Amino acid sequence: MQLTDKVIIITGGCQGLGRSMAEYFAGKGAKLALVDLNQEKLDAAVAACKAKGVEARSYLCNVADEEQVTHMVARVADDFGAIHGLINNAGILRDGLLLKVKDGEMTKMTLAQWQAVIDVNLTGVFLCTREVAAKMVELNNGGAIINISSISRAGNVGQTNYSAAKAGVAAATVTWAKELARYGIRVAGIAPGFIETEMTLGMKPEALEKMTSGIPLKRMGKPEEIAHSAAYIFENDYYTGRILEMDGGLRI
Ligand SMILES: NC(=O)C1=CN([C@@H]2O[C@H](COP(=O)(O)OP(=O)(O)OC[C@H]3O[C@@H](n4cnc5c(N)ncnc54)[C@H](O)[C@@H]3O)[C@@H](O)[C@H]2O)C=CC1
Ligand SMILES: CC(C)c1ccc(C(=O)O)c(O)c1O
Repeated sequence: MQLTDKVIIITGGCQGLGRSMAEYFAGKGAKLALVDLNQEKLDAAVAACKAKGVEARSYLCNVADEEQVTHMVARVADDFGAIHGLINNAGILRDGLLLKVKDGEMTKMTLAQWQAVIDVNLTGVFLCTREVAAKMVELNNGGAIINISSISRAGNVGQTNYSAAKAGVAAATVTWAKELARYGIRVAGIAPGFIETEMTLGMKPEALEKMTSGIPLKRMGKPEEIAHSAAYIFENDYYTGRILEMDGGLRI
């Protein structure tokens, strides 16, 4: 699938990896539907895409809310007349140990901490994929869906909730690739390692050094390298049902 003139929805598209992918795809001539929670940041991301000469629109939508997702997908289809691609990128972190004992006091990961991450990072991916795939079938134009997982899906200390959600996303990716192939829809994933974002760049130099020293390539990934992988998946019509590892060789 060539990206020129294709309509791509990116959730969490107003900052970080989502915005980087939006600008990268705009550079390839794609039309962007950016989904997020902050109108001001969405406006800035849409403007950056338009500056590259493509059509771009913003959609305020909580991906964990079924009604909002259904409404958003219908609006994108009405506004653009087609949907060819979706990147399920929106995600949150609520890290913490399952149990922690300090000075004789025990604290636990709360149910709210668990549920918030499952709602956005797993249920949100389910809802967006279901609605977009249904619309692709209805419009009979096929397409491709990319789910952003994480190397944490293998299990990572302090990330019970996040690891479970990202493992769920990886398993669902394989399931949907098998189920949706008959409709001309490919589904694949990307599992990034540590990527340079505002948050990671804001870390103390010692902590950054400690983190990157364990990565064989001795550096974090760049957002454009994730965008490049997403473009590869869209453009390669034989890629489906697999998770592309983008971690510089790091294994958690
Ligand atoms: N940055 C990294 O090193 C890594 C990131 N990832 C994954 O990549 C994706 C993007 O991460 P970053 O760009 O670093 O994060 P970020 O926090 O910069 O961006 C995430 C975006 O998702 C949006 N969002 C959160 N909840 C939402 C909801 N309920 N509905 C709609 N939008 C929502 C946020 O407003 C934000 O704009 C996430 O899924 C994350 O888990 C995976 C591995 C490594
Ligand atoms: C632990 C993994 C590599 C990780 C690190 C940082 C973020 C982030 O800043 O959003 C992640 O989402 C991760 O999966």
